[in-house]
Amino acid sequence: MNIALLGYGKMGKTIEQIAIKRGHNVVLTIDKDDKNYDITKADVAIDFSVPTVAYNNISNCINNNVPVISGTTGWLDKYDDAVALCEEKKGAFIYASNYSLGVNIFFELNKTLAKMMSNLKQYNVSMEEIHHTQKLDAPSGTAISLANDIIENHEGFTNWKLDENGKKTIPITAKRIEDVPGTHTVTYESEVDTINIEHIAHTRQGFALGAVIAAEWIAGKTGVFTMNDVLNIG
Ligand SMILES: NC(=O)C1=CN([C@@H]2O[C@H](COP(=O)(O)OP(=O)(O)OC[C@H]3O[C@@H](n4cnc5c(N)ncnc54)[C@H](OP(=O)(O)O)[C@@H]3O)[C@@H](O)[C@H]2O)C=CC1
Ligand SMILES: O=C(O)C1=N[C@H](C(=O)O)C[C@H](O)C1
Repeated sequence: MNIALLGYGKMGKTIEQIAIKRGHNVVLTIDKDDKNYDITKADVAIDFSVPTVAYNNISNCINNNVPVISGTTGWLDKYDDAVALCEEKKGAFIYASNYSLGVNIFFELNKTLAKMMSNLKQYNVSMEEIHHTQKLDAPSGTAISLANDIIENHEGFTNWKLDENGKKTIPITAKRIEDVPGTHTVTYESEVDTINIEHIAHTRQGFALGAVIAAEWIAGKTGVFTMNDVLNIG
């Protein structure tokens, strides 16, 4: 496949290595100053850029009939617009806050645990995410997905907040530490004990491999999909 990389930073470069190893061609690498490029050279585009440009990158692909995989976080106020555009243009689009197989298994574990804890009022839930110091958004997209999945599956919680407690609120703490690829911990705590579930990414390879697998999967399809469709889990 001919792949365009929209965003050629830490993730873009890791994705390039994996895509080439899997026999693909990287035909475009786009960064901040690249403006008048021809996206139609690509069979599929993979966007790992910055929150302020993700929607423009995605809509440009959809408008030019190029399937697009987006992993950029922090732009979800525009997600419904991207879905509507994709449906209108009969395009192909996937957004995932986290493309790694391990985190997608962790998402399922988190939903199951939330259902199990739903009637156990003695447990409070909280969440911590740790990432490298260059990360622009907080909390992470993955932490937001985890919190929304708890809200959907647990009667006791209706919202999440960064660094804030509240009766029906899931408090999320975001820590920034040099070189950490991504760690997410969900904690249920009662007076007598603590239950933690945790995912620790050791490198960015898992995120990048998942994004390339999603790009391979979407070829020839039309619609808005999730990683559950790609991995056939959930
Ligand atoms: N869903 C997932 O599995 C994962 C998601 N992410 C997310 O992916 C995004 C990128 O992460 P990461 O690679 O670590 O970040 P980087 O900062 O290393 O890379 C982002 C790149 O986007 C570039 N960029 C800026 N403006 C544009 C533009 N208009 N068009 C295209 N590219 C542009 C930046 O260029 P410049 O430096 O010149 O500004 C930079 O090279 C983040 O939102 C992060 O949260 C990260 C890992 C996994
Ligand atoms: O910025 C990152 O690095 C990461 N961002 C994603 C997120 O916000 O959840 C995924 C992963 O944790 C790495």
